[in-house]
Amino acid sequence: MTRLALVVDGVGRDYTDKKKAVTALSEVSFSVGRGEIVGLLGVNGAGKTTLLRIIATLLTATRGRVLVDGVDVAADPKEARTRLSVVFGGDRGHYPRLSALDNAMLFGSLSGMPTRSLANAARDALASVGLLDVADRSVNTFSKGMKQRLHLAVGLMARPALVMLDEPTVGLDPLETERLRAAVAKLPGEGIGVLLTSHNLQDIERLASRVVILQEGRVSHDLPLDDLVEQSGGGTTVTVLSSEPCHAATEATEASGIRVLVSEPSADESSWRTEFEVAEWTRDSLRVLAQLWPSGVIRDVRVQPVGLEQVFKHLAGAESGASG
Ligand SMILES: Nc1ncnc2c1ncn2[C@@H]1O[C@H](COP(=O)(O)OP(=O)(O)OP(=O)(O)O)[C@@H](O)[C@H]1O
Repeated sequence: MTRLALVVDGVGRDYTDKKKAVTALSEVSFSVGRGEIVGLLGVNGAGKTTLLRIIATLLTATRGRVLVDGVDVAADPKEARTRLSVVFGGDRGHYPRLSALDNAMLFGSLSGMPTRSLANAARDALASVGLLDVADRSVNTFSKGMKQRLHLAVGLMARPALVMLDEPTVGLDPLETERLRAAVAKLPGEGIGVLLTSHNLQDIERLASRVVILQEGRVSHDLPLDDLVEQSGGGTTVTVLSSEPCHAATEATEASGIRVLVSEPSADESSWRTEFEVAEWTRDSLRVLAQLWPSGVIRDVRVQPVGLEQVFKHLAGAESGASG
């Protein structure tokens, strides 16, 4: 049986703050398979940073255990570190005057890779993040996105079982974001497990097949992305742009499972924007919606399945409501 990239088993962590015990994590359990991308989500203070630091061997757990590729991070942190790469990103962490190839080779040699295989491994790693054609350019000529992909390439030099990515697309423009995502999307094909945290929920929506949500130090959800969306009400968001406001959202619309979410002038104020949540999209839905305006005033209709962003807002709202 292949080993899991990551097993988090009943992990708890207490801090002492002004002599009072603070429980940041209690009984956290989940796993990441090799070849799987798992998104880790949580509102601020839910315990993500604490958990990532424990997995990265930077902090010890008060209870429970963490295995990276079968190695217990507390019992053998040195060995565990050879099997995981943490990509926190940012502008720092490279030798700016060296080329991308030299940077990758240098970090490969620091991780104990034999000298004769360094150049080939570095070229492979750069190729997998789309930087092979600029391998000989010095890093201080790189854009932010290229540096971020170089971080990932360097992380791949040690052939890790687990890659942890924390906010990988922060500060990147849309094109660079897409390139970074494309590089991450390749990792499962190489048998690597990925734990991805990001406040950009589109990263998680686009890349992860499973989502683990931490709430107040516990795992509140651990399930495939599609199931999460479905469990939280599923549905479809419909946005209608019209030349006149929609006045007639009535009991009949509500009875058809259609709820008005937003009704306001559009950003450029040239039209009116109404957003609806449609519980179950049927042939009838469009007919019911169309009846809300006099003929000829609808300019555009956009239909979108409910995304992770809405689901997460819904869950986070429920949590803060519950905790007062
Ligand atoms: N060194 C510390 N001493 C005391 N309490 C701490 C310490 N570090 C974290 N905590 C507390 O533990 C809880 C979890 O913190 P953590 O930073 O892990 O959350 P997070 O989900 O990463 O939040 P954020 O997204 O804001 O970083 C919080 O209540 C926090 O106040």
